[in-house]
Amino acid sequence: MKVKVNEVFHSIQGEGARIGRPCLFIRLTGCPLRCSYCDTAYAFYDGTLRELDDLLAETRQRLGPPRKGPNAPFVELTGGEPLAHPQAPELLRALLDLGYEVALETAGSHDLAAVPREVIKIVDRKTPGSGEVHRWLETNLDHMVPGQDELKFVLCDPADYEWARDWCAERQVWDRLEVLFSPVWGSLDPAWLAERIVADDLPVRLQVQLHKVIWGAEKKGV
Ligand SMILES: C[S@@+](CC[C@H](N)C(=O)[O-])C[C@H]1O[C@@H](n2cnc3c(N)ncnc32)[C@H](O)[C@@H]1O
Ligand SMILES: Nc1nc2[nH]cc(C(=O)O)c2c(=O)[nH]1
Ligand code: SF4
Ligand SMILES: [Mg+2]
Repeated sequence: MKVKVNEVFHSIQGEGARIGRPCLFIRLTGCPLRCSYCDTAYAFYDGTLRELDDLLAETRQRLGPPRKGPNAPFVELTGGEPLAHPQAPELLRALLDLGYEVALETAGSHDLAAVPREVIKIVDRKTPGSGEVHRWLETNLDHMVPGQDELKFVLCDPADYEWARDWCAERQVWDRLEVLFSPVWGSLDPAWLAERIVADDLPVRLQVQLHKVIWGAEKKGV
């Protein structure tokens, strides 16, 4: 089985509840969405077809032997949109079988039913400001594991904040899932977002993209 890979890089996890941990990223090529703010358009077309076994061997070589526990070796599948590849569930299963902690970054536009339950799913509920708000499968909420998976909102402006707050409140998703509010880099002021979260007493986690704080917004492969 082959899959089209844009890049594989070892860095610091810059997003989500596991922010700051060393992580190996496997970025697949291609995405059917076109979010207004996408920082990864370079992955829409370019890539190399790779054998699954070859990708697994590289993962083993770069991550070393698996360990359990809070600082276990960690691999994340991202893109592009990884679930646009029919091979993604098999790749995720194989990464789990190597014994690593495995996360998946996805737009929530593709069915999560075939994704192994143990994969940490970071699901981005696209907002009106992204231009892709309708690319959402509400049934994906049923496949998200409480206490493990994360529901993420990337916010373009104050209107997106209010929309995300009301969407979460209607479903009370914060009672069962980690909810992340992240400003679009260079667009929504993180201080404004922090103050609104506190003022509205929202049980969500504010995050800014740590890799961009460290290396700037333009550096690829971090
Ligand atoms: C590049 S996407 C790949 C995975 C999947 N296609 C998705 O959108 O979730 C990874 C994450 O980066 C976020 N992202 C992309 N561009 C961003 C930007 N300019 N500022 C903040 N987050 C951004 C996306 O919203 C998504 O949560
Ligand atoms: N350092 C770093 N952390 C990340 N977490 C999610 C990323 C992504 O592009 O999906 C990402 C990324 O591109 N770089
Ligand atoms: S879904 Fe993800 S990769 Fe696709 S355009 Fe949006 S942010 Fe970029
Ligand atoms: Mg990124």
